[in-house]
Amino acid sequence: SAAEWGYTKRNGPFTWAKNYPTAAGIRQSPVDIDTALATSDSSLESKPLRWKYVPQNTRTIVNSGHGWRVDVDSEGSELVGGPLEGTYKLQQFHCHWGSSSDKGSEHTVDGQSYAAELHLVHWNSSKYADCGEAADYPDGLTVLGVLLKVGAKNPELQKVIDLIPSISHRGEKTEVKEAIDPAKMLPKTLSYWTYLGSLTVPPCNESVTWILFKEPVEVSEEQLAAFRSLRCYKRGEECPCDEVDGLLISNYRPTLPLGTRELRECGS
Ligand SMILES: CC[C@H](C)CCC(=O)Nc1ccc(S(N)(=O)=O)cc1
Ligand SMILES: [Zn+2]
Repeated sequence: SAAEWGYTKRNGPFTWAKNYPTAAGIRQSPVDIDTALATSDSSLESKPLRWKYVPQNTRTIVNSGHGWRVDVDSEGSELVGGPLEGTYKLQQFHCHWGSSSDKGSEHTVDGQSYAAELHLVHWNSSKYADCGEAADYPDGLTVLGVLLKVGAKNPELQKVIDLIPSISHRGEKTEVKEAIDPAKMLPKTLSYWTYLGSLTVPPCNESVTWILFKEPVEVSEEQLAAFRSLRCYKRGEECPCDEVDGLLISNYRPTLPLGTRELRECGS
């Protein structure tokens, strides 16, 4: 529908609050990470972040119209420790990028953008029955964010990129035959910043504990170009968005004020 949110002038981030009032809230994401504001926290250091993923549980990849998303079977996965109470399970992972590699990440660090940002979305399985329910509670979700910078080809992400031609249009989805290991897309050093925020797309629920790794991971220009080849409209329909022939060339939300929220860090 025309009212469908997106990333163009007509339906982009500055229009979202019209249909999704939470988007104008005080606990929104992404934010600029002002590293001088970050406080190191001994309680974070004492509970190392730990995760377990089951590569065989990656099920399908879909073109949501706002990007690609790999849906996984949450069973067998877990994320614990750091700022988290209880156990979180992996639900899906996806990415945000820009029309050129000088921008595209959602979080920025001391005002610097990266070429893209990978999000691993988890829900609190200690307290809630599923992701949808968890999304309605302040401690319901946790997203691991990985900053992507231009460099070497990323072999694990290449497994996603190989599937992009079969989900070129909105709504198309395909089975993920070759197991993709989300753990292999994480940086070597596990230092991170953490703060309380939101989903970065509508309905922008303020239910996310953000954990953003400090160390960027490399991805090649060709891989970023593949992301931008996705289309935001359905096959057979004309392009509703006024983006150049409906290519999803940019799908990141500009940063929102951190306000009075605490920004903590773990590791140097
Ligand atoms: C999990 C229940 C959820 C309502 C189902 C739909 C969903 O997953 N939305 C979603 C998840 C993560 C982000 S982000 N970009 O990582 O902040 C944005 C939107
Ligand atoms: Zn995201």
